[in-house]
Amino acid sequence: MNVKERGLLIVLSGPSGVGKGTVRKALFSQPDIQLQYSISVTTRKPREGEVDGVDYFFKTREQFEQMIRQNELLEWAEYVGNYYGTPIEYVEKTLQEGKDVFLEIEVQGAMQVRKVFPEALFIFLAPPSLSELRKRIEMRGTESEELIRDRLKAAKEELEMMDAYDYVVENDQVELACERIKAIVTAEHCRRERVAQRYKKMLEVE
Ligand SMILES: Nc1ncnc2c1ncn2[C@@H]1O[C@H](COP(=O)(O)OP(=O)(O)OP(=O)(O)O)[C@@H](O)[C@H]1O
Ligand SMILES: Nc1nc2c(ncn2[C@@H]2O[C@H](COP(=O)(O)O)[C@@H](O)[C@H]2O)c(=O)[nH]1
Repeated sequence: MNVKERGLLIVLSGPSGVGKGTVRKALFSQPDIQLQYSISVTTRKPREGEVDGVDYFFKTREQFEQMIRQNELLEWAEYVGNYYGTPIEYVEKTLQEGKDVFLEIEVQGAMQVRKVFPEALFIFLAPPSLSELRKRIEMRGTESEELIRDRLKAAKEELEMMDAYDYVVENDQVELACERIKAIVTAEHCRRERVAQRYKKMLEVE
């Protein structure tokens, strides 16, 4: 299978509370979207309403560390006291089938993915402002005061990494952020198609 036939790997990062999950769910609810979501593994406790195997695969630290040792993760990171990681088997299999895979992960993990899949598309979701970010994470009401403080501290470091991404999308309004991401993905598909056509023509000439 050549590079063109493989699916596209899309990585969405951004600080906690910016709206990654909200935007991803809105994106996936659109009928013209053909993306496969890679469910992550975490040692974080489930939030109310979160379902194992849907939102995350919830594991103990021992189970997670075993997955690391057995090279079952494409990337992993310790973020604000918990492990998070991407099972590699699902990503590889789905890309091989020619389907696009969508990862929603924090920045340390995204930088690891870049080393393995430099051809992936890296999108950073940015808040309109730090005060709006704080408001969103507080309004969500899923974290304690202390954890909100830790996540906001991590957010400042994450925001410094946005230049390392191919695109920065502002999440001022969910619908607009979705449209921007869709336009970026469509443009990337067109670019890959043009490269593949050029390569094909080159081979025909030889
Ligand atoms: N464009 C937006 N305008 C206003 N509120 C928003 C917007 N996008 C998301 N939110 C709200 O912000 C809160 C955080 O959103 P969400 O949980 O999707 O963030 P996240 O980036 O996935 O966070 P985490 O990384 O902590 O999982 C939610 O209450 C959500 O409804
Ligand atoms: N490096 C990875 N980061 C991940 C993964 N799955 C989710 N995340 C990110 O962790 C933080 C916190 O998530 P939360 O659900 O506890 O709010 C957030 O930035 C997620 O995007 C992963 O597999 N690898």
